[in-house]
Amino acid sequence: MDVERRSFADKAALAKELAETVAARIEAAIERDGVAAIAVSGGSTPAKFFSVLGKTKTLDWTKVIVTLVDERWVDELNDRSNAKLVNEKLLQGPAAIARFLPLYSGGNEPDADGVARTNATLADLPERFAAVVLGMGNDGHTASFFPGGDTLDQVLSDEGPTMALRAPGAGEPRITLTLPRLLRADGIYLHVEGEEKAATLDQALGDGPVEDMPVRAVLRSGQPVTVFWCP
Ligand SMILES: O=C(O)[C@H](O)[C@@H](O)[C@H](O)[C@H](O)COP(=O)(O)O
Repeated sequence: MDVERRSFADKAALAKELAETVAARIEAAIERDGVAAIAVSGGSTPAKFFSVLGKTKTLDWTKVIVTLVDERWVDELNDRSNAKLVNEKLLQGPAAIARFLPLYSGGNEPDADGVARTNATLADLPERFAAVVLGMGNDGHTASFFPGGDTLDQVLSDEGPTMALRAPGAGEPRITLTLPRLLRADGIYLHVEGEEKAATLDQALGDGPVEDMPVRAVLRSGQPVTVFWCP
């Protein structure tokens, strides 16, 4: 395992440092490739980080592509939509001109056609992400790699770039970048806040099957992962 844990005094300090770290990755990728793509998580944790990153004036946002690591299969007006969160918090101010590639591609279910449509949208992504920012649930899921997910084995091994997954703990059906696609990244960051998640992370870093805590698939990938944590 190649996991570095960084702790911050509070959410503001964490958001600032994570935004600076991701911005540096974006800048380096633009310099190397002329374009930079990032994949970010939804949920409740990243709002502050999004606001800080989106205000970064020094980046050429016209060369930045933003997508999600996973999405609930709902349209972007729905309060559960991760695209809605990204639109409202990240793609504002300087970052408003970045290109956003959504994972939800219409309809009620992420059926084969829906996933094919999403995969076609993502064909514009560069080969590597400049940065992938993951979250983690207290059940040990990350992205939409949920314990008990009906396609868990495939999402952890398939090239994707996306696959649908349904799981008891997931609420609505999900679409997620697959693990192989997520791991093609210059920087992989796991953003977790609070004591409960610190304890979940301790457990995930210990022994036990990946299926019980699928975040282990990322932690054990051999790729460097940096954890950003605050109380
Ligand atoms: O769509 C989502 O729910 C996610 O992308 C998911 O993987 C999230 O990162 C974790 O569930 C943590 O969520 P919280 O930040 O809400 O605790």
